[in-house]
Amino acid sequence: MTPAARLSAAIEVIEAIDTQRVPAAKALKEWGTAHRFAGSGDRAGISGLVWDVLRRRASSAWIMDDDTSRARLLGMLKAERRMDVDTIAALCDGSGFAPEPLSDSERSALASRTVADAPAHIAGDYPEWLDGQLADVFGDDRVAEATAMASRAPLDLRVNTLKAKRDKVLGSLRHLGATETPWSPLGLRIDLGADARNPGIHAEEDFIKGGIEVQDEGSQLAALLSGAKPGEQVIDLCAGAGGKTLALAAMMQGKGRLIATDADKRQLAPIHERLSRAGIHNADIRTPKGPDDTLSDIHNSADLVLIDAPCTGTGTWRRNPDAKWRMRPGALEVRIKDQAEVLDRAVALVKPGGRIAYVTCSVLPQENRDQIRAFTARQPEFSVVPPEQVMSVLWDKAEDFAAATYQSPEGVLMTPRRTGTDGFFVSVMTRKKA
Ligand SMILES: C[S@@+](CC[C@H](N)C(=O)[O-])C[C@H]1O[C@@H](n2cnc3c(N)ncnc32)[C@H](O)[C@@H]1O
Repeated sequence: MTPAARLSAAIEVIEAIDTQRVPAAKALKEWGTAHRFAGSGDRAGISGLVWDVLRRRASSAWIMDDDTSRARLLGMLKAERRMDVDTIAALCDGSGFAPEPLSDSERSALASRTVADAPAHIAGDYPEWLDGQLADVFGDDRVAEATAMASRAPLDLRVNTLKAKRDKVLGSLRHLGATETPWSPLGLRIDLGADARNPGIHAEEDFIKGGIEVQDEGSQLAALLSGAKPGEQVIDLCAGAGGKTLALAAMMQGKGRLIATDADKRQLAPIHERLSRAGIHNADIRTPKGPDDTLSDIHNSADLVLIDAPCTGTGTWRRNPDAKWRMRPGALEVRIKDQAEVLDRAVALVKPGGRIAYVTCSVLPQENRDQIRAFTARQPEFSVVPPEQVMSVLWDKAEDFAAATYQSPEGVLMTPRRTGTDGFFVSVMTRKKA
């Protein structure tokens, strides 16, 4: 397919997403099934265009003063791909499978309109109802922060130190352009361009042998900031598929006891295979069975309870631009209730002098600061560990990392703009010694 034909295909997919209200991944898959002639490069190119339109949905429509699928694609080419009007016109010449030629009004919009005078939620491409919350946490920087949250994310890997060394893996993944991540001592990064194909990490020997896992650097750092140590008893209360469990196990170097559970047993399903591939032998997976408390035998015993809380995932918008536009206030309310519940559940598990590490992949203050304030008010036995002390686990990187993050008396916030990671909030709280 020509680059121009890919544009036409992307317009078709965006139209399907809008009119049939299907998730983007499904619409792309259906397009692929109906157009079997398209090669993997074409599919990757079309996916890249569609995801970029979703990332820039509001600003692209503003630039074009029109929110049709075609208008948003054209606006995105200017806003995201930085194409000038003549380059766009050369692609859209109506020949073969190319989009129709630009109209006079499209030309003029592409040549002159910008988001300089657009409201913050349009310029930053986020749902209007979240403007108050983003203003609360980022103030006048919210457009810049949200714009970074709308950018493309790299593929990050965590080297599993139980099985591999970062230097060695770096060498063996050079053919994929891997580099070291700036903050995590365990991280590798593969930057993906607009038309990048899936680098096929799951087929790499390092992956098959358990030497690497796919994990955003922010998620790696959230686990590191929990400060899990060899010999401790650690409970991963919202373990899900086990991303943090694997990171905690590596920090514990196979020493101590790691218990992982989740309210939803289906989320835990992949964890067994992942633990075995990673060579982890000190983890005990507690699958919930009915309403009984699966952790009743280990009350008051944990040195650390990690709560990788259910959240809105606003910090991962750059990986899920589709979800950003589907998010509704009702979903935020449900998450806030779940978070308070899981925080309260952790209280009975922590031993005196032990700690809770509360993590979200959200930047919203209601899920972060406000949750911690409400929790410490409900549970006065717990107090927040000062963020600089929490970040000291990063040793020589601690000072620069502290300067890059947002800090509050409640915790540390990473963002794509400030730390180049997904958005993650981490708060560590200790329980008074008896
Ligand atoms: C952010 S996800 C966990 C991701 C996982 N830790 C990882 O790193 O791959 C949040 C998890 O919390 C679980 N959850 C929700 N409410 C819970 C509760 N009250 N107690 C325990 N887990 C809960 C959800 O089922 C979901 O798997």
